[in-house]
Amino acid sequence: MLPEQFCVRMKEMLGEEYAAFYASYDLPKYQALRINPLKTERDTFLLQAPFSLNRVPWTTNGYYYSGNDQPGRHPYHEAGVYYIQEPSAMAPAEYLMAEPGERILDLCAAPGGKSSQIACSMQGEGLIVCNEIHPARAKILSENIERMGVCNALVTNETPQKLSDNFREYFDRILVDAPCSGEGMFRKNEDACDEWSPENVENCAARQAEILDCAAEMLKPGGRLVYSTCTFAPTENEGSISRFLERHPEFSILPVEKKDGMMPGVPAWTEHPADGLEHTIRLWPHHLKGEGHYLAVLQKAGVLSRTCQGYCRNGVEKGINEKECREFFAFAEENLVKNITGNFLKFGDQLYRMPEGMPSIRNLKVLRPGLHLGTLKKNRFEPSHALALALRPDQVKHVCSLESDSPQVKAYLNGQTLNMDGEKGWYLVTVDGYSIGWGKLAGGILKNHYPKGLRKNG
Ligand SMILES: C[S@@+](CC[C@H](N)C(=O)[O-])C[C@H]1O[C@@H](n2cnc3c(N)ncnc32)[C@H](O)[C@@H]1O
Repeated sequence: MLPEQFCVRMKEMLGEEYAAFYASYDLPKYQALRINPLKTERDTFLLQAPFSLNRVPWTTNGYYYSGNDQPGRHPYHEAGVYYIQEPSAMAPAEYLMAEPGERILDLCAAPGGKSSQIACSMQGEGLIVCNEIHPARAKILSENIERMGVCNALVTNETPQKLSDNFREYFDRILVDAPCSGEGMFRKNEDACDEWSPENVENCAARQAEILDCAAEMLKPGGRLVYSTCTFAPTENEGSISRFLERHPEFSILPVEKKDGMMPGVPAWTEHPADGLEHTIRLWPHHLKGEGHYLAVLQKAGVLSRTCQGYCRNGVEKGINEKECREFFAFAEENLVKNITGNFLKFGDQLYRMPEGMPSIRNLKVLRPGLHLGTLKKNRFEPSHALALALRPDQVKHVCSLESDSPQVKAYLNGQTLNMDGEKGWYLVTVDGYSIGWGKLAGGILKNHYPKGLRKNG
């Protein structure tokens, strides 16, 4: 049941269109996945995918799947070959237009759909800071970053305020996928209806103002800020943007091309509309195949420069020298074909390869400072699940190659050992050529190193 006050307001906003909007609640929700180019070529995947896929028009790698398919249960999901994402939610990261080598901040990032999408555009080069304020959600974000094979992410669990105390004019682009009243998700998630109230809309707008002000400080001159929500409420959306631009005249709305079915933001829905609100974008469930979303692309005055270093409180993270990780290099020599170079960091006994120029993490709550390589043990090294998911079979010496419909895949994901012949050592376990974890072979038995917390039962 839709909240009555919500329906009254939507009727006022939409007039004649309201009937079509209301009828969209009886249509099935659209389900989609986004192919991960860090793991596969789109055309290769389209040939091998056992699902019926149709393109999401506004995203390069987005595809609708049919209600009969269950891509979340396929081993390709564990291998990070795709991310299951609501189709409209694929739009904001497209408009961020991240490029390799840049410094990007995803300020409200959990569970990580947009972070992983941004990371795909960066192709492993540069730095993406993925932040989430809630600890439990930050953990899920960090796991998704790992599953998707993202190697250049710093995952933090901070308030926007704390981050803006640490970074000034530091990022080339920032995504604020704001906590919102969630009206656009009423069809997808009925619980969202129960949590709705006009007071909550006001509270969300106030929270968005605080988050956006922090983002403004952290963006470089000339940088791009994308604000997005999954709500229809103009007190957020057009309202949040208009009030932000009043407080921050150094920002303006960037006119961007609207893609198939996207509609303009509506200046008349807010009291003091900012110039250019019609260039912001509304995604309506009765105009396109996706849920309700809003997004605005803003630019800060000035000329964007990669050489502008900005301020970051404790400088660059120095890391450790190669001698301190000799167990890792011995492991790499024995088991990898790929050379893993860069700056390394020790977090207790955990070893990471940091993203290029990673800022100091001294006073930040950090879940993942780059690519987790593994655990430094006494005179040996145990590779991490993240390393397995970041490697391709041609980058390791030993591969245990399984087919997705074989019983061994199920057994492996259940945590069972596999029988196989071969040289002793670490094996990258793959499904149709996509890595899903490690196994260690000795005496004809491949010991299972699939993380206990991820194992499937039955
Ligand atoms: C719309 S969700 C983000 C979805 C995510 N971008 C994705 O694509 O997977 C908004 C996030 O903002 C977080 N959040 C809530 N309050 C916040 C605050 N005061 N500051 C920053 N983030 C907050 C929520 O925990 C939630 O994870």
